[in-house]
Amino acid sequence: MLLCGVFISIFVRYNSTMRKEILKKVKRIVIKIGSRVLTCDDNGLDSALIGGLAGEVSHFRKKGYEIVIVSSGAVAAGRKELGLGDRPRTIPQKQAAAAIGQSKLMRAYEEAFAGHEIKVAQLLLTRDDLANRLRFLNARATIDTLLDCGIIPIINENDTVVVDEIKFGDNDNLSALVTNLVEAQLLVILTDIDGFYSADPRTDPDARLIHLVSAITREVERAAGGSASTVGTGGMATKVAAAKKVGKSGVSTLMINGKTPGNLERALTGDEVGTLFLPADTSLNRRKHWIAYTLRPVGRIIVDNGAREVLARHGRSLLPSGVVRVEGKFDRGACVRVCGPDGTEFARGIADYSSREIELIHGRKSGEIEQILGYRYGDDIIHRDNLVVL
Ligand SMILES: Nc1ncnc2c1ncn2[C@@H]1O[C@H](COP(=O)(O)OP(=O)(O)O)[C@@H](O)[C@H]1O
Ligand SMILES: N[C@@H](CCC(=O)OP(=O)(O)O)C(=O)O
Repeated sequence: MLLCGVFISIFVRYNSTMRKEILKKVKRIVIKIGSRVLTCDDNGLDSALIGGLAGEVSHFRKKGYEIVIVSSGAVAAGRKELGLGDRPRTIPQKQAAAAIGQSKLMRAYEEAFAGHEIKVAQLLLTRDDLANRLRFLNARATIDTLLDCGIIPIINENDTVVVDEIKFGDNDNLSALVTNLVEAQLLVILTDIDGFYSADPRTDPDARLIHLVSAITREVERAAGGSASTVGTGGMATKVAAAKKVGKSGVSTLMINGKTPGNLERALTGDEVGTLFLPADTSLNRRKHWIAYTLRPVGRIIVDNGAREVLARHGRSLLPSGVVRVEGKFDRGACVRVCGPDGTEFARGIADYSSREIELIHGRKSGEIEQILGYRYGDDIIHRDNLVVL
């Protein structure tokens, strides 16, 4: 028992030292705030809580940190106004609620930050905006300019126009993609629970709070369940997925309870609150991260075992000779899934040839491409610079 206590206290100290080391290298932070954090029991926005958070964010902003907020809460803030009872059910109802709630949400932030003489700006994004490289770079330039002017960008999904195909899905995912977009060094996820538990504490009384997740393994993913909330969409599973995505570009994630006053400030000074997810050992550059997680794959290329081996283990380009077949219709430049002979996706990349062209050249030598097509773009179906092993 005593030994266990000693071990815990050494671990807490180690964890806290590590947090401080990570925080030392942080200048730009993305803070994601969930719907359940921002709303009170009667489901309106909790302006006292937003006021408190604005105070904590302003404190760090004035210390020189650059802060980007990804905020949920539009649907929750607007649904009462629609008079539809506890929850908008159809997609148009949700979109109508978001249209009402988004302006309420921004007004609440504007008022809260005005008290600290800080201005805010609204950005509403769809997945298509970030999947298009030019719009991605434009969004980044806008955010950089706002940050240079000391303004806090507040980002949400453009709920009123999105349909499933162009949806980020949830704001946990959006916050991970924004972290990559703005090249932040830390993602902080504020939710309504103290961090990541060994199981959902709402259903499992034995669930333990885990302060440090050094690798996002299958067990970690299995422990993360969905949301019980009527206003949120993600649950813990999407938060863990977000931590995994940013971890692939070397960024840590802190998940803390956003309902507890002062928690954000404590977490950003290195106290052991919530859960710290460490990044993966291998880190993708930003462009590869964008290919792997922001682009929407539109087709599949099935490769043989030899090609799978050289792509996955040796980082080579995909040549026509290793391709067994192509599925789906896509143009040159499309993002595609690369799958092994059993159909399991193991990589993603940008194809240098269209599906129609790949149908003609698969299984052949690169030297034969010109003879078969009458032209050639290069030797590879996917060049290694455009290929990411997942
Ligand atoms: N392993 C877990 N640890 C912590 N919370 C979990 C876990 N599995 C599921 N959950 C649930 O996830 C919820 C948080 O997600 P969600 O309701 O989407 O919040 P938010 O609005 O902040 O995005 C928690 O309230 C909890 O019930
Ligand atoms: N864009 C939606 C939020 C969707 C969402 O992911 O919510 P949450 O799980 O609370 O982060 C809104 O503003 O209501």
